[in-house]
Amino acid sequence: MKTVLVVEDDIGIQKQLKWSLSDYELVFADDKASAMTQLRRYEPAVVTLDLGLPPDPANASQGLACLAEILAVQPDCKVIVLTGNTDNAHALKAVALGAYDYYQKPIDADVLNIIIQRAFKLTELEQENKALKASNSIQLDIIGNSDAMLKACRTVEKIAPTEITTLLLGESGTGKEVFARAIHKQSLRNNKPFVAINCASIPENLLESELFGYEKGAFTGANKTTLGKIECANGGTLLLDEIGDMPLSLQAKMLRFLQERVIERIGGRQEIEADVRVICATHRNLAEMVASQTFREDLYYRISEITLTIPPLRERGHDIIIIARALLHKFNQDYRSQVHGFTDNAIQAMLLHSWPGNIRELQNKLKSAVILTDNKLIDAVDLGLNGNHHSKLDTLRKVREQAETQAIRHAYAVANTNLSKTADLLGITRPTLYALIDKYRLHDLRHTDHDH
Ligand SMILES: Nc1ncnc2c1ncn2[C@@H]1O[C@H](COP(=O)(O)OP(=O)(O)OP(=O)(O)O)[C@@H](O)[C@H]1O
Repeated sequence: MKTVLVVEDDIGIQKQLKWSLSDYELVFADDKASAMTQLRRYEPAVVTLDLGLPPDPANASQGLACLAEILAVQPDCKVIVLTGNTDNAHALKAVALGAYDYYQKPIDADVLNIIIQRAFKLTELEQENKALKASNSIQLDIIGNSDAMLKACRTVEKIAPTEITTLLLGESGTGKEVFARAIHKQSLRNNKPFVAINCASIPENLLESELFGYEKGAFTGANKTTLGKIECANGGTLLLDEIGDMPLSLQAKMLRFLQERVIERIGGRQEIEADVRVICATHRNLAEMVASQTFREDLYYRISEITLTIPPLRERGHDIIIIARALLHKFNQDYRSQVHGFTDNAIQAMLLHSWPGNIRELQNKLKSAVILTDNKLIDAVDLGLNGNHHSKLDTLRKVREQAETQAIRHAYAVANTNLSKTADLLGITRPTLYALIDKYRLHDLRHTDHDH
């Protein structure tokens, strides 16, 4: 059932609304403070607000202040202002401040229901629009259309709207952070913060305070109370990058947070609720770490409600070239260069390279190539790659020549340098063999011909 927050101090009207709006779950507040508490608790898409609230019921000042505060906390909220029938000016002021609509008492259940229905419909459309925008940008952020990547993107679309704790696995530089951001962008939390912390790059003793925050005076140098990343991500998403590098001592504290969704700042005694969606990422093999007892098994199961493995670049086939072209376009803009593209040799070399550093390695190689090259096309050598990959592009004629030469030499050796026997072994006549020897310039074979 959809929830409507009714901000109304008159018990009689509260009852009347309850009766009129029976299709909705109504939650009530009778002044500004309780309205804000209910708003945070229920996050209703639609609010009806009586402008004449205590302590100043005869005037609209409290109501208008309440409206402004509601919209500051929840800008998408549709606030329908209820006014007395002589209160036109205040109603218009409320609409100017951002109220969705206004309605004059006495209450007509049918009319009010239609207004509320329209407000919910608009919210739905806005949310769909947002999701659409998010899905467009995921396509822009995650370049590639190999089967492996399309499958990974489909998984993102499925898990994003849920609250499931996701573990992203993949080699360094495969785009784990890009995927985490895509999940956040496609989720309902997309207008709330996305906060990332790299557990490997922060010294062990600092990681705890970075994550959980600290109270003033908790330790020497703690001059003021500071929020940790978990609190900063409240309402949104937290990416714990390189979770495999989190020290065991901190893993226990992390587990408690994931189970109970409350934290305590260092030096604090108060439990603080944190509504955070957690995504973890690592290039390590956590299952092996669990076996060797360097990663807590209970934490492993808690963070891997769903696991998404991001394929290494070398398994993405032609995506390598699509990403390279997109990056080239970007670097051309960044460095005001005018490199048009890649030589065949470069494309071949990129397809054959194993990319141990994945997309980050591709970025680095391309960046330096764009900056250093004097040519219009980037070659394999500009990328620091071995350009001897012509064999893959050999013509059929060349392949045939190599195969025939090899077969002739092999038969010649087996025939103990006797050319008649060589021809027999190959199933051809002697004149044909001579013709081939001339064609492939195998003159050393003629010189040792013993049957002449
Ligand atoms: N599919 C993609 N298309 C284009 N750029 C990408 C793609 N995936 C990743 N990138 C870019 O590659 C770089 C590395 O990505 P990211 O930092 O997400 O990798 P990671 O797996 O988190 O790496 P690490 O494990 O080292 O932290 C980033 O600059 C990112 O923008």
